[in-house]
Amino acid sequence: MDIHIIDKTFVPFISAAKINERVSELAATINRDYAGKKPLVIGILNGSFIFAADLFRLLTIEAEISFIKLASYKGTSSTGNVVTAIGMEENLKDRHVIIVEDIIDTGKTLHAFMPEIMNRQPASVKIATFLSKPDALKYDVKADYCAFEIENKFVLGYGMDYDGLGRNIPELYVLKEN
Ligand SMILES: O=P(O)(O)OC[C@H]1O[C@H](OP(=O)(O)OP(=O)(O)O)[C@H](O)[C@@H]1O
Ligand code: HPA
Repeated sequence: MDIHIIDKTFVPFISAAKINERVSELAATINRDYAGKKPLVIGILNGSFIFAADLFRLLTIEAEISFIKLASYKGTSSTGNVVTAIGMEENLKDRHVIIVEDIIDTGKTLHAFMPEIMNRQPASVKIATFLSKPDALKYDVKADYCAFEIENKFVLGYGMDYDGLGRNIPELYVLKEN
């Protein structure tokens, strides 16, 4: 069934069952890759909170989780590309860090944020993202774990919003083309 939010219509794209299947596969891989390493999972708010929770719940290894919110640099002046992490209290030194995102679109967010992580001298850093849009990528950012690579279309649900709405939809929807 289509979903209408404000002025836009969204159509079903990826089912909850398919999402669950892929998130389970990623979790199984991470369980293998990080056994004995006690990784620190860092979710980037807001969009990642659903994916991070689902993925983390499926980790059977010893692991910690924390969330950070990046002070928005989008929509500020073109020079204003300073990223301030709110909530980065953890000591990352010598930790195995897994950054969790809902989506890598242009790559701008992670490109700006990764230096802040590297400055804290973690033992390793990998990126897990629910979605990536290879055709939209403008920055040199590559996910190590990605549930779905999708076309360059606006999506909604599973944590992702349109104007603040739709994050609670359990499946993924895509903007309907006219
Ligand atoms: O690769 P990019 O082009 O940077 O786009 C991806 C980012 O955009 C969204 O965040 P947004 O800033 O919309 O905040 P939100 O997570 O609170 O929705 C999403 O959660 C990613 O963090
Ligand atoms: O396609 C998208 N949908 C919702 N939020 C987003 N943030 C970056 N890309 C998207």
